[in-house]
Amino acid sequence: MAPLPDFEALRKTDWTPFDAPSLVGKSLRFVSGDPQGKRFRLRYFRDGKNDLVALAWFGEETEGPPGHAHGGSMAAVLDEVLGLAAWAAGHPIVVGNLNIHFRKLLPLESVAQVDTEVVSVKGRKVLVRGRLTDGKEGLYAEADCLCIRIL
Ligand SMILES: CCCCCCCCCC(=O)SCCNC(=O)CCNC(=O)[C@H](O)C(C)(C)COP(=O)(O)OP(=O)(O)OC[C@H]1O[C@@H](n2cnc3c(N)ncnc32)[C@H](O)[C@@H]1OP(=O)(O)O
Repeated sequence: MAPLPDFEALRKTDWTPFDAPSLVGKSLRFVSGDPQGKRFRLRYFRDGKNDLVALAWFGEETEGPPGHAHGGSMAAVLDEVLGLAAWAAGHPIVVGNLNIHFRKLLPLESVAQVDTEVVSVKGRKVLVRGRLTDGKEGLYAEADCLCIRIL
């Protein structure tokens, strides 16, 4: 059994916890709904710029390439986090298009960081950009997420 991820040690001092269920209810069960689960464990925050940021632990059940996360598991995390970033910025949306570049293998049993930024809002289209990193220089994936307002 791998040691539990120490999210608090990774949390930056200017981040404040973000209560996703209070915003979108149970819509996030697929990825972040089991904070003690064997697959994903996520914690949400707002960073010093008020952008949504997530710490995401990838458990051994997310395996794709040996010892590393499946691309679909990274896509699932990016889908949820970037879609939620639009909601957190006041845009009720679903994801219409998610374009991901996988840059580096993500080791299992590690905590990655997802930084988000709402880069444009044009009519019903909200473009959110995200980076999945090791919290330092290591870039695992980057994504553009086109969200479409539904309300
Ligand atoms: C509810 C809680 C959410 C919690 C946080 C989110 C995390 C989860 C994120 C997800 O996983 S959401 C689930 C995955 N997404 C879907 O299943 C979406 C399925 N697709 C749809 O429901 C509809 O296709 C959609 C609402 C996205 C668009 O249909 P509409 O009929 O409302 O839009 P329309 O076709 O009129 O297009 C409106 C504009 O968006 C553009 N557009 C729509 N879909 C697009 C697309 N897929 N790609 C690119 N552009 C798209 C379209 O070109 C157009 O641009 P213009 O205004 O400039 O003409």
